[in-house]
Amino acid sequence: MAGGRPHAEAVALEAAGDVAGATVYVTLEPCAHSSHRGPACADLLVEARPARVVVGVEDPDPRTAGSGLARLSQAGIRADILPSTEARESLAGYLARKRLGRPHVTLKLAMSLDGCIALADGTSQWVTGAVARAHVHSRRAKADAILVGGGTWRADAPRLDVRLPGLEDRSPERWLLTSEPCPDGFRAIAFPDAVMEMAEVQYLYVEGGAQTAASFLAADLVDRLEIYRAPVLIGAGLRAVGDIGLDELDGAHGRWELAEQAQLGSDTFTAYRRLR
Ligand SMILES: NC(=O)C1=CN([C@@H]2O[C@H](COP(=O)(O)OP(=O)(O)OC[C@H]3O[C@@H](n4cnc5c(N)ncnc54)[C@H](OP(=O)(O)O)[C@@H]3O)[C@@H](O)[C@H]2O)C=CC1
Ligand SMILES: Nc1c(N[C@@H]2O[C@H](COP(=O)(O)O)[C@@H](O)[C@H]2O)[nH]c(=O)[nH]c1=O
Repeated sequence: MAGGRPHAEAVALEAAGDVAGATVYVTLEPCAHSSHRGPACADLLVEARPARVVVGVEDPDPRTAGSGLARLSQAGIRADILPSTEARESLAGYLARKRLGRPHVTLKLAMSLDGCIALADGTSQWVTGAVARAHVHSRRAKADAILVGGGTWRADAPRLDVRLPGLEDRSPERWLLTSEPCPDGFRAIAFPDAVMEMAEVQYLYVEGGAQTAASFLAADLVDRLEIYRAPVLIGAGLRAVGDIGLDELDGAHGRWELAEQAQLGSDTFTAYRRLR
């Protein structure tokens, strides 16, 4: 559901009818603040009288943090946090905005077995196959904004839209990291301040190239890495990630954990989440 009101609790309680005595499961701690658009979700739940509310993630919003749960407990409703990776993942954009003050950033790279995203002359279409590229479009559809560097724009003149039947209207806003004049249909963005300022963006999808990937990684602005790997060798090509200023291996360990894996035609898809 899109942000704003009504919150999910209001909709779910309306749909469920009588929940007296039941156990209610929610991803995010029910909010404790009302707005002109509706009452606090904790108050709605108190009124609905479930026996128990199970929460996946405590709300980092200072208006709610802990007080949503407290309000339920005070009303005699058992309220527990059952930490859940799935709940956290489903709220990744909201949590990044609240905790880090910026969008949740996914860096996607489509590379060869030996870690190249293009030939040395810049040719990159295509490294991965049709199934993996369709998967990329499904990922684009989940983003609020998509970003590439000026080098990618000059090499590929990419469309960066969603071309999956039925999802065409889910194309994200297109942003370009460049000091050059911006082409029509794109918004120029300065690094890194503008990334932090994208107040209306919860999910940012960065599609390369190598220098842009390095800029985001060096600034520790990547929360999720999505790597598509094709069974091809390129050799002396363009390495997927430019210089990230790493000077000792110890600093490279313990930063990423496996989040998801899939086989997509002859290519593999592996996603990693940044440990913070
Ligand atoms: N296989 C794949 O997944 C992909 C392959 N590619 C390939 O990669 C190649 C392009 O990669 P690459 O040459 O590394 O270029 P990039 O696409 O990373 O663009 C580099 C440009 O982005 C801007 N930029 C990047 N970082 C910063 C920063 N920190 N501050 C300000 N501006 C910044 C600058 O733009 P400017 O110079 O305009 O000011 C810079 O010249 C192409 O061959 C393309 O086909 C690209 C994307 C994905
Ligand atoms: N070469 C390459 C990718 N390249 C990325 O896709 C962009 C092109 O998008 P579009 O114009 O919308 O089709 C291109 O500029 C680059 O960011 N992606 C992949 O999934 N696999 C690939 O092999």
